[in-house]
Amino acid sequence: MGYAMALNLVKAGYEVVVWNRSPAKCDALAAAGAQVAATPAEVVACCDITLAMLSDPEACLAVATAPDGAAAAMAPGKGYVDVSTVDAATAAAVAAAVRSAGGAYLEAPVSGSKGPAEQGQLIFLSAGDKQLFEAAAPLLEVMGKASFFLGDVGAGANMKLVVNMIMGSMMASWAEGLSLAKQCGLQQSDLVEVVKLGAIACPMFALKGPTMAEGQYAPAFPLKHQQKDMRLALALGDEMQQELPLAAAANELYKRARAAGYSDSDFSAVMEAVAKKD
Ligand SMILES: NC(=O)C1=CN([C@@H]2O[C@H](COP(=O)(O)OP(=O)(O)OC[C@H]3O[C@@H](n4cnc5c(N)ncnc54)[C@H](OP(=O)(O)O)[C@@H]3O)[C@@H](O)[C@H]2O)C=CC1
Ligand SMILES: O=CC(=O)O
Repeated sequence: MGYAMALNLVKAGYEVVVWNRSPAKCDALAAAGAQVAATPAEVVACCDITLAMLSDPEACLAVATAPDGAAAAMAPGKGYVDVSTVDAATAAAVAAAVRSAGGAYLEAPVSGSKGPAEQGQLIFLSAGDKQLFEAAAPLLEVMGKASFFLGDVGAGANMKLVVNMIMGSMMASWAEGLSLAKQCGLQQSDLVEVVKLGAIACPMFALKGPTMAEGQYAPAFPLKHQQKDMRLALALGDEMQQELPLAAAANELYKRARAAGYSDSDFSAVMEAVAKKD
């Protein structure tokens, strides 16, 4: 995700400085014109606005707060926009680290996968410092098709978790439907066509159905990240005393798929947790 988003900024003519824990992954961006930094702090030192796209809460905290992390070089006039999918507590901890160094903080997790990231069609779910949201708007416009400002720190994280909890349950349900169709002798391709025409038509079903029917799960949204989002959404449900029985059941399927070795496959590989073995 970070690669596609940074590449779009380079193509739009911005001076982009990149850092990644595994440095080789910066090579293609360097070839496209980006400058490569040695640490997150070096990125922040060079830039007015720093974007972070990282896997999970642990990664976000590490990159923000390590001795050579982003907060170490934060200063008044600089902004930190964390576009990773994390929980509100992590967003608050990163915001505190950035703000205590005088910087501004915006969380802006994205809805939309690898394709929308490449096409500049992401949806940003932002919260935090409104002035930074406004300052970063031209960048978000390059990378996305819509940007929401949802309020104080945590609101963007919570919105993203609600959205991805729904998506995870829908994908698990779609996997069950495709599997049941096959077991009763129906063509899965017919199910895809029928659903496409009716009231439960859904771009995700149309996009993923044909590849799921073939047992192909080339990663766009890695299954380990979907399971992380289910886990974080369920924790949010506990905190809010909101029952989430469907999401809890779906989470067990994602955990089963992870245990079966599908962590780095696309999240549609949840199919393997429900498909009856021949
Ligand atoms: N893929 C998708 O379709 C979408 C993903 N998201 C969310 O975006 C985020 C990124 O997703 P995606 O790009 O697919 O994930 P990837 O797993 O491809 O990339 C994760 C990135 O995090 C880095 N990272 C992980 N742990 C650490 C750490 N401890 N310290 C420093 N860097 C670390 C990785 O570095 P390294 O290269 O060294 O491993 C890598 O750059 C996730 O939160 C995900 O839920 C949101 C919308 C869509
Ligand atoms: O977080 C994943 C997505 O597709 O959105």
